[in-house]
Amino acid sequence: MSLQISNIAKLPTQYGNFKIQSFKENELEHFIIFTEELPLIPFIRIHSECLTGDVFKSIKCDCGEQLDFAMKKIAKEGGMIIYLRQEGRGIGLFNKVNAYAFQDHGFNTIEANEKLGFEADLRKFDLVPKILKEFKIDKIKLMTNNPRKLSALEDIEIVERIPVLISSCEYNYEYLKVKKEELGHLL
Ligand SMILES: Nc1nc2c(ncn2[C@@H]2O[C@H](COP(=O)(O)OP(=O)(O)OP(=O)(O)O)[C@@H](O)[C@H]2O)c(=O)[nH]1
Ligand SMILES: [Zn+2]
Repeated sequence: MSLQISNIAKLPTQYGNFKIQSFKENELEHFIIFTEELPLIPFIRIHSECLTGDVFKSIKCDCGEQLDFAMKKIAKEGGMIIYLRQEGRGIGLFNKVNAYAFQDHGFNTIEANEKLGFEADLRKFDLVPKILKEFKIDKIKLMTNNPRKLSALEDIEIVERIPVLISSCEYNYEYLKVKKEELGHLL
């Protein structure tokens, strides 16, 4: 794996001032945003790309609201968002749209992936410990409901898990139910 690391730049946002740095792994341009002050045990959000939710405010999933929640909390308390460009749990945007089309016909989020020949979740988190080590961070407060993220971070101690709970609505109800019942999310 080739990993290129960019310089660090300022990134003022509506929620507060952050800094940004990009980590280019082969063709995937991941990035982190982090606060100037990083506490000894910082709040960390590992967020996989969801263009529809994060940017276009889709309420079919909880991603956009989770990102908002994390940015607000981290701007206030200090920490880092690690934004991984593994859209659609790793199948990419084109395939996610096809999966959504299957969901429009009654298949759930896992079944739709499987209809397209993909496993439910193809994501990897091995870049995360590498990034944290760059910042000499070995203890974190992890903002997640996903048990896979809790067990994927080698050599990093998760001192506390902060739930990122988004209220359900008619459009995300089934999605959250499948996350809880079939993917084991702590909801
Ligand atoms: N294939 C597929 N991907 C989806 C669907 N809905 C959301 N996603 C993707 O699911 C991923 C969610 O990422 P995260 O919010 O970081 O993680 P999470 O697994 O929800 O766990 P949390 O840390 O608790 O939020 C993103 O890559 C989304 O694009 C879907 O219906 N199908
Ligand atoms: Zn989403």
